[in-house]
Amino acid sequence: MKVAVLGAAGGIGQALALLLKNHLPAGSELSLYDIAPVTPGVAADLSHIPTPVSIVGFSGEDPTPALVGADLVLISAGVARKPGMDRADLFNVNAGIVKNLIEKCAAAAPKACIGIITNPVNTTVPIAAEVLKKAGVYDKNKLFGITTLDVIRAETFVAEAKGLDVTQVKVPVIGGHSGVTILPLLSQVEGASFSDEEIEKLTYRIQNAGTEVVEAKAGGGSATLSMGQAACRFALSLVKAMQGEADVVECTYVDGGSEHAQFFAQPVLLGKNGVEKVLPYGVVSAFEQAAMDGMLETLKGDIAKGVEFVNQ
Ligand SMILES: NC(=O)c1ccc[n+]([C@@H]2O[C@H](COP(=O)([O-])OP(=O)(O)OC[C@H]3O[C@@H](n4cnc5c(N)ncnc54)[C@H](O)[C@@H]3O)[C@@H](O)[C@H]2O)c1
Ligand SMILES: O=C(O)C[C@H](O)C(=O)O
Repeated sequence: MKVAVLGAAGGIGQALALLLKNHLPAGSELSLYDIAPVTPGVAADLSHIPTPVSIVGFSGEDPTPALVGADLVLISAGVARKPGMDRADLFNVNAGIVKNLIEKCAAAAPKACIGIITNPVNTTVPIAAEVLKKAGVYDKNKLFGITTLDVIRAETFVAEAKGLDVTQVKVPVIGGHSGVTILPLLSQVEGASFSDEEIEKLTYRIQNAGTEVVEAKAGGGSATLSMGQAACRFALSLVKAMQGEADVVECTYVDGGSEHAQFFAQPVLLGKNGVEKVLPYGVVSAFEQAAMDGMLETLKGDIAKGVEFVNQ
């Protein structure tokens, strides 16, 4: 299994590369790419860790050498938020970066699964889909927006609030990855019940947790370490499923035939070829239904912006 990380010299990229070097199955190859010239050095540094995962790093304008033969490509290349910005403010820079990188993926690794971290995820994933369609290699089962950070935040905050064992808490998070489009299904948490006030507060905190980190970092970027962990969790789940393990489910933002929007995050059964089956997200509470109804215009607008960007 060859995993390529594009944006590998960044805050997320380095954390993710470290985790993957330590946790990918034996025999995996890790391929790092970033425009930053330090990237071969990041790979050299990680190569001294004694795990059975080989690692190589590339820099420069062309990611192709990193992509050839990749089974899974994870993309965190791009700029991050500063205080006062929304994720949508990153569109002007990151849309072009994702478009260019996906064009290279389409040529060098047309059959790879692709996981997109770069914000605004609600829009960069549709951009990737349109680029892959233009190149004639789009497989909707192989393109994922990585929303796992919302899931791990929800698990952490619920466990804290309810005094639960955080390793046992499961919270599906559906919709998209920004503000009101992030919808944690707290009504489905097993072994916990919440007052209306708790639901409102927890939902708000999960939706705004990215901003919490952006403000705490005070101009030094957004979540990198928790995102590295989240992307590693998602990547390891996908790798396990691609290698034949059954019953691997993660919430992720996919082109999965949702009745709500072309791209929608919900639980997905992963398999050898990416999405095996998009699973129903089950029964939602009245609060969650209202939140869902309230997010759709924003989410659909975010998706349309990405489609338009590629086809303008
Ligand atoms: N999906 C999520 O939940 C989530 C969570 C956190 C951050 N993010 C997003 O991830 C992205 C990266 O965040 P970060 O904190 O790692 O930023 P960072 O600035 O630390 O790293 C970004 C890296 O991308 C590289 N880069 C820029 N243009 C490139 C290109 N054309 N090709 C290759 N590499 C390129 C830079 O050199 C840099 O090393 C941001 O857009 C951020 O908003 C998403
Ligand atoms: O908030 C951000 O800008 C980064 C990321 O999307 C996050 O949720 O932490």
